[in-house]
Amino acid sequence: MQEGRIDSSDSAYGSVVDSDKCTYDENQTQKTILVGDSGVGKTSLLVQYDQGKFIPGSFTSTVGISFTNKVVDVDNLKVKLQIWDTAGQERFRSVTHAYYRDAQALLLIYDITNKPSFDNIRAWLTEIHEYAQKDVVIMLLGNKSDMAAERVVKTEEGEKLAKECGIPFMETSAKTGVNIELAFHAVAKELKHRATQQPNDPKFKIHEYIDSQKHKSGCCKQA
Ligand SMILES: Nc1nc2c(ncn2[C@@H]2O[C@H](COP(=O)(O)OP(=O)(O)OP(=O)(O)O)[C@@H](O)[C@H]2O)c(=O)[nH]1
Repeated sequence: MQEGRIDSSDSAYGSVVDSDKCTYDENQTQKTILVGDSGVGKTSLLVQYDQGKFIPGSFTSTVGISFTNKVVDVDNLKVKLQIWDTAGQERFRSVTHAYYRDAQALLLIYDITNKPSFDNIRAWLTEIHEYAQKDVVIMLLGNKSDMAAERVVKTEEGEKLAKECGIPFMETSAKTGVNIELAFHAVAKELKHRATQQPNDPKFKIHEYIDSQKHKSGCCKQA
């Protein structure tokens, strides 16, 4: 794991395929940004994915932005995700917008126990469409799926919104770890396919991949 903060100078995001040799550059970072309202669990998701742990208790809001590097094995290739944890608070919004432009992927997160965080997803998508690249990979995550008793956003509501917006969706728990690996793996797989796709190759379908993996792991049962 490697971590960095806002002053990171890593901003070279070009093609990851050498078009002459058709080789994949495993050192190329794929910038992936976690966005969503304050308190939805962005930092907790990243800590769970990176360190396999959940720190319960007091909630300290992220200030600014920081990143963690993770290498994901996809079909015998290494995909280097540089995962940026942003501050959900409104006052940091202009800082995080500046980072959208170079992002290859955005994980858009709401909290299933917090209706406003779900209602704000459309506003987040408007911002993403305004500031990010047109072909950025976007995934919707409904976090805190372990908190069944406090749930106020139904799974079907998340599915419906994601379908309307044409983006993949799953529910996660930073506490139990459910679907966290799958979310990042699916993003890495999509990015790897985009980078290595040859004209006659079958297109990778991220929605179908997620559905097949969810069914394998029985993900949708409440934790
Ligand atoms: N039960 C449960 N609690 C969670 C989960 N994810 C996060 N939390 C709790 O929710 C609170 C907020 O989590 P954070 O990860 O700090 O939220 P954030 O989105 O990074 O917040 P900002 O930094 O303000 O944008 C903390 O108290 C976490 O312990 C989860 O999946 N399940």
